Amino acid sequence: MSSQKTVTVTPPNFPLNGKVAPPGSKSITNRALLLAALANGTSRLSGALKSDDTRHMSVALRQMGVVIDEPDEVTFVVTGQGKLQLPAQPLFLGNAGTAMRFLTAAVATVQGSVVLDGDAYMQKRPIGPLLATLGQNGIRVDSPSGCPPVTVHGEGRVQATRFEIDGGLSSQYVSALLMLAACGEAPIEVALTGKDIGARGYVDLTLDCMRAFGAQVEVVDDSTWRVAPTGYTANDYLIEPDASAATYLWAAQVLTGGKIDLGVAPEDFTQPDAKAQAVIAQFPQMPACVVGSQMQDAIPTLAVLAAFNNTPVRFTELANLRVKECDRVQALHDGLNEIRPGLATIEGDDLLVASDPALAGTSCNALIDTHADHRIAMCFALAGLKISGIKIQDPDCVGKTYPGYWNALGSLGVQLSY
Ligand SMILES: O=C(O)C1=C[C@@H](OP(=O)(O)O)[C@@H](O)[C@H](O)C1
Ligand SMILES: C=C(OP(=O)(O)O)C(=O)O
Repeated sequence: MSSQKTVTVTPPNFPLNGKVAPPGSKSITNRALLLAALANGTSRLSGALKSDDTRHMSVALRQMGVVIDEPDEVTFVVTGQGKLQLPAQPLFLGNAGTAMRFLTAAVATVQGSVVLDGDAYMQKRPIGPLLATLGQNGIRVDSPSGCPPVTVHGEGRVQATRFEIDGGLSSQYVSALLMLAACGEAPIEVALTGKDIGARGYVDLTLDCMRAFGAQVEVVDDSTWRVAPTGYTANDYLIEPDASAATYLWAAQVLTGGKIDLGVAPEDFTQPDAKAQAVIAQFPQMPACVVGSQMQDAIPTLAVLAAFNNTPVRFTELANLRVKECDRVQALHDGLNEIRPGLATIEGDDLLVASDPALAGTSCNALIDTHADHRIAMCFALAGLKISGIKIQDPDCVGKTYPGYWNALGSLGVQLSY
């Protein structure tokens, strides 16, 4: 649960200039860890993220017999045996959505019953659609609430030929099944039911990573993939920096009129959140409407930035943000209104931010409830670059994906008081 600790950001009265390299991508690190673990042989993953989410994944894989060495701050050396072993204890995955969803599918390859659990926040994050698909394919699963804890009763082999999945609530279900599909006994088709998936870019990320570890995936049509039963091949793999982490730095740059060298160009990212850079670059003339579904983890950054824009911004297609680490639509609304009543309103699943450039240079007495959500903490720190008196609860929650966040701001000269 949230700690009592807080951090107060003192607005710098100078542009933020300097060099800050964002950490490795959480999404890619957790995919690569899993695929390397399923391979037979040793893979060296460099440029990786070391954070709560990747620790949960790596500890769980070690519990299943995978040898993982960490020679330095950005490298995992993973030695898999081509098969995960039955863990002696339940897997505890904190609030790491990728670890929970990807492993729930992957442990179907294990012979025996595997329990996957998370923290109190994770126990509210739905996983029912993924479980239903596994169940329909003869993989017995128990989860009384439709959220973790989950028990998967694997039989050591996956005999499915087609996984049908509604990825409307989370693209992670689709990614989880695609990664499992290469471990089948015959080719497996993965087909989307339902309207569409939110961030399709995360599925593309999964396909890229699978192919890098030897998978053969054929795109049948817009919503169907056929995955050959190749298993995975060990590989040395370079992980790109985290695009969601980069959004805070891009926003800090435009908010303060500075120049932060991230060491990577926006167009070099393959992750969906990199699209946010084009929106950030338009500040203080951000567009009147921003669609959230294709870059959902960047929405907190954009919503706080919008408060300082010249004109209001409506964020649409945010339903999926309500089932993240917390209900982010509500948390953003509440935090913005804590800064200035009326700054944000919710209409259905849309968030309207009533921009007010005059906020810059003012002071307030706002205590931001992060709900232990790293992105809520990181995005409201951006407001603290322009307004004094912004106090953020539980600053350590950034450890989920960006443990070095406060140090990064400090290295740019931002004063932080704990
Ligand atoms: O596949 C991934 O790596 C992710 C997919 C997205 O989740 P949903 O698919 O649940 O929206 C994103 O929000 C999450 O941080 C990472
Ligand atoms: C939603 C997030 O994480 P996950 O779903 O992987 O827990 C996030 O990092 O913003």
